[in-house]
Amino acid sequence: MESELPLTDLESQNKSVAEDEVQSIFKKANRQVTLKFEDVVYKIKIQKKGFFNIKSAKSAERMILKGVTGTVYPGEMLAMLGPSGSGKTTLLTALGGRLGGKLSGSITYNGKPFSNPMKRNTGFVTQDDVLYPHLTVTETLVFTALLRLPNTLTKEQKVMHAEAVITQLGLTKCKNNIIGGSLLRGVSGGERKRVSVGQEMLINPSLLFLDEPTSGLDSTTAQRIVSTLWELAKGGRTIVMTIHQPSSRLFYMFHKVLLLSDGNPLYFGKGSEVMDYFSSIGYAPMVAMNPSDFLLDLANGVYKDEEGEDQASIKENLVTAYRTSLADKLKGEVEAEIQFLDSSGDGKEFGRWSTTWIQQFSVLLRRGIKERKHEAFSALKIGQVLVVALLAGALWWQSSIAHLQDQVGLLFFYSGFWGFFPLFQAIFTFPQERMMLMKERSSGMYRLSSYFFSRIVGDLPMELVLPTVFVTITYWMAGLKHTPINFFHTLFVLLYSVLVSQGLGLAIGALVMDLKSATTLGGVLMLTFLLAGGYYVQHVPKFIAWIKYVSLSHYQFKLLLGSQYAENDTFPCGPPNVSCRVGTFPMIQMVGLDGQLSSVIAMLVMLVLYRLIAYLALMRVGVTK
Ligand SMILES: Nc1ncnc2c1ncn2[C@@H]1O[C@H](COP(=O)(O)OP(=O)(O)OP(=O)(O)O)[C@@H](O)[C@H]1O
Repeated sequence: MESELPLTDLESQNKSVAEDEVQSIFKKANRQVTLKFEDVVYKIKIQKKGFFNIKSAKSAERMILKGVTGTVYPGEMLAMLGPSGSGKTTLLTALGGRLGGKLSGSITYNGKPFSNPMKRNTGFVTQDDVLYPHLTVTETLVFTALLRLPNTLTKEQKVMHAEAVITQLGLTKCKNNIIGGSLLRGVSGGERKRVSVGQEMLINPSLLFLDEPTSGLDSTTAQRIVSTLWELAKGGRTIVMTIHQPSSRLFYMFHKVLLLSDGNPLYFGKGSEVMDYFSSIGYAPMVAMNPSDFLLDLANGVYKDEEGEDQASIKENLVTAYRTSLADKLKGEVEAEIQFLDSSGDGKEFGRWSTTWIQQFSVLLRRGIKERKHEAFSALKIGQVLVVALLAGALWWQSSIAHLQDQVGLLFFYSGFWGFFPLFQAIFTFPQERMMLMKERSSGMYRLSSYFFSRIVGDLPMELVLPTVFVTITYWMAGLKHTPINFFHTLFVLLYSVLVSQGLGLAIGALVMDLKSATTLGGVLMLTFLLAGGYYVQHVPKFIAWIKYVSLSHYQFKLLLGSQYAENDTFPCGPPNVSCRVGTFPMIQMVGLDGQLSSVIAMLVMLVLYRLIAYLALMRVGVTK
């Protein structure tokens, strides 16, 4: 599918400049980083579940990594091999500075612990490609460039970098195609993977981590990706990746190999020497075979020659051999001083962020609007509101104050519909973006606050346009007070309450982060608020009467009544020519027309509080695994 480029002047950029950019980005790393790790141990607590799936206080510990040691120098590419569940991703995440929890041992980058400047100099490509499906390849990379590249570059230069990455990764053919997703046809799996790699290459990282960059790809595409990575390593970068059964062609491209089995290292060293090592400890391959197949067999405890030897004892032998023949040598290497320390980039030149708050906000806002325009202007959503508006307008057609109960019912319907609708729209916001937020926040791409405000502002137009259309239709059809003042009063009350309800949805979504649970919780809460709103039950027992004070619907309903009626308005009641004061009508009396200002204040508190809760809940996302 074709789509427009985000910046129309892209095409007009000078080609020779683009070629220069390719040179400058890929030939040399900004600075070189030696990665050392020693005795890395990672444990997790497994909580046992009791009745009804409730976590019990008892917990057991499981060791995922059992003392892994190694050194990777600039210019080297390390491949981590091992059976599924052997701890490769966990180690990669730990080395990439993204693993929280019980991690012991030491991991250093040029002799120093992981730091924010190092984070910004590190690329991390996760196994699953986390990309926006409706953006094109170019849009994806340009927005990433605008967010991640420092302000020492102009906007045009940032765009040039994105273009250069597209050329280098061979994505030119599909640069205007959308990424696509599970239900949306877009670029191919290999192209998608290259876009993910490209996002990390944009920052010209000194360290690049990749989790199974070739999984699910044909061998030619896999070869192309690894060759590109090899080129990057040649430019002085340190590259670490996990990989499942590489072909022998790929295997010999890796400078170093780490073999893991149940969290134990079985080999760390040059790829070219691995077969000699295992032969030297009595495990030579019987027939000529792909080295990675042989290594995976060993890591699974499978070695055909040793009849009678069970898998557990083969693994044990290999672990013991590693400890006696390799461990000390590797530790010696880790502990040796780094001869050449490129200290030019110790981070002083890097601020905490590469771009200003306002830049982040504006790029995120533009990106969000592009990604979600199909959703915001979905015909279904607009159709839904229009149908309900016309139906309500017809049902309450030209109702008069003589039928006060009907009019009050319409106002309560306003508060119900516009309590639920924005809440359920907003609930989806953060759970849907969770993976993206984790990925981008982990690489220090932007502040949480700039993201948060861009999301809130980006959703506003549609949030406000729909209720405005709704009120405009129903208000005049239903014959509510025919004065512009009353109309605008009703409209503003409704828009105000939409913002509060949206905030509640955002808070629930961010707190629960699971769509099913969040929608259930949202439904229960809103229903409680509606029941306590003062329309359905008038004689509420004292012990539960307090509930209306936390109910959005209660304040919403009170303000809507206030937008239509004053205490001394009258309506025909009982025999002809007898009028009663509106304030004495039971439903209005119950809620009361007084306390309009305090309702506005109560809703203001909710407006701020719900968003604050959402923000605080989001702070948990995206720092560790
Ligand atoms: N947070 C966690 N909670 C529970 N188990 C975990 C956690 N993290 C890792 N594990 C377990 O640790 C083991 C190693 O996981 P890891 O993802 O590192 O393996 P892997 O070698 O990358 O596997 P694969 O090749 O299948 O991706 C697995 O058994 C996994 O279930």
